[in-house]
Amino acid sequence: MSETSEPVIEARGLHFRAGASHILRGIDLTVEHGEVVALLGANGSGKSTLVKSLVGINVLSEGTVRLLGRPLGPGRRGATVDWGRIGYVPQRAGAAGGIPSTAQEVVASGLLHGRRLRLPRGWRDRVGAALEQVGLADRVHDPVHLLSGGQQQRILIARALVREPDLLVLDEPVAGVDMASQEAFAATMARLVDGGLTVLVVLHELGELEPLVTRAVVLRHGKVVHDGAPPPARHDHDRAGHRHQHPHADDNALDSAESRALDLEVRP
Ligand SMILES: Nc1ncnc2c1ncn2[C@@H]1O[C@H](COP(=O)(O)OP(=O)(O)OP(=O)(O)O)[C@@H](O)[C@H]1O
Repeated sequence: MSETSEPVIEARGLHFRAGASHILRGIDLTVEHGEVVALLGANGSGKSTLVKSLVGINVLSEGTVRLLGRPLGPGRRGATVDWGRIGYVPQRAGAAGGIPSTAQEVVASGLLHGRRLRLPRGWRDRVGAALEQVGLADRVHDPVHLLSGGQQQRILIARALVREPDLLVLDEPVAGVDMASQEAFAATMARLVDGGLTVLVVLHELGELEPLVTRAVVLRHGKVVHDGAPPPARHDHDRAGHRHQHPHADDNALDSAESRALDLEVRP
């Protein structure tokens, strides 16, 4: 848990341009300690671009980001983000990357960051514990490229968890992961959130994480169009008594998550 009372994420006026495309168009986002914020929106709305910008993979065209009270990029006195306290799970990249590393090696790489180029004492136990959390403790010495896509995704989650982070940023962490593993992942998240973890997670459906999500931020064409209560679960939306009132004029442009989030705004 962080000692600072500053927000865990404080992003102001973010713009990201790539060539002629203006992808993030003025995003403000604040995430406080202990929040679990779901980032929702249609395909191409800018969710991955936003999280990559927040963790420093994309270089912003404009705007400022502070993570755990430190500025992204060199601060005035050289203070920069403490990456050892932040875990990031990229969108379905596969964990193998063509290199025949073992599960243990890939997860251990999560303990290296910034200037830390040596594994800390007790790293094997920490890696074992992280693999246990994603249900892959028995695959510790297996080459990652021989694991299934869903198992590789769980390896990436373990690589983020092994840092015992204060902030976890996840980009569709359970896409392609079977239901039993999604439930196990949600249970692990619930335990960590109880312990004070803050989470920003890109999702298409709240799914098993729904009970944990405290707030939803919906993007559309690179702007925030909703920041507040999470959308109701699908079973609620589909209930016979539910009045389905949101405008349908351009429904084709909305995915189900965005549509349900917007539904909140017209609910009495
Ligand atoms: N570096 C880049 N160069 C050019 N275009 C980019 C770049 N990064 C992202 N884009 C474009 O920006 C738009 C937003 O992409 P992004 O991956 O952020 O969407 P998303 O909301 O995460 O979508 P999905 O739900 O499909 O994962 C897309 O049209 C994408 O092609």
